[in-house]
Amino acid sequence: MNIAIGTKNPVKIQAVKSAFEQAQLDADFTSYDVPSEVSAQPISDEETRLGALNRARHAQLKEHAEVGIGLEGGVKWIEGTLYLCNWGALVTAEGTVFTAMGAGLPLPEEIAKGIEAGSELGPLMDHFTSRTGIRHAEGAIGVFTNNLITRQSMFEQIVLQLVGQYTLHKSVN
Ligand SMILES: O=P(O)(O)OP(=O)(O)OP(=O)(O)OC[C@H]1O[C@@H](n2cnc3c(O)ncnc32)[C@H](O)[C@@H]1O
Ligand SMILES: [Mg+2]
Repeated sequence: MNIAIGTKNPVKIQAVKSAFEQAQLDADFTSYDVPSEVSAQPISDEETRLGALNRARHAQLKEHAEVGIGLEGGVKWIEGTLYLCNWGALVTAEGTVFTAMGAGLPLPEEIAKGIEAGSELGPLMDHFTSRTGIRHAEGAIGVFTNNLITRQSMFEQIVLQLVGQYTLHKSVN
């Protein structure tokens, strides 16, 4: 099976590979830097989900792969509190679409203020932790779960939801 992934972020790529391994599916992977066609910092479930879907569509088209996968990280407001939100999409060559959402927890007020001021979560997390490249490492979810859930394991859960829906669909169609 030929899987095209719409990112060059190694954490997301590893999450996809690991989920296919867990599902015991043999697959070849290619990855492309594709446009999400949403803002660099999505600020709602709808926008984050659309970013994932656009990435999946672009990746699938790149090489007419059997499956395209897109993963997108964003944030959303709930009753005045800013939460992490994460989405994934799987698109088949026939155009069937599967989507899934992942873990989300509240972010500190300092981060929320930065987002309101127009900053992106990546640099804000680096500033918050006095480190660089958090988004390529454990991610905000790792920092705020004391590393019990990492950005990779969080995206893995999303991809498992996608692959599960996809294989179920294939088995009944
Ligand atoms: O290369 P791509 O695939 O674009 O990977 P990315 O790390 O930029 O991830 P997203 O575009 O999906 O994330 C959208 C924005 O939110 C940031 N972000 C999302 N989740 C994050 C996390 O867990 N930790 C740090 N930054 C995060 C990220 O830096 C972007 O500004
Ligand atoms: Mg990005």
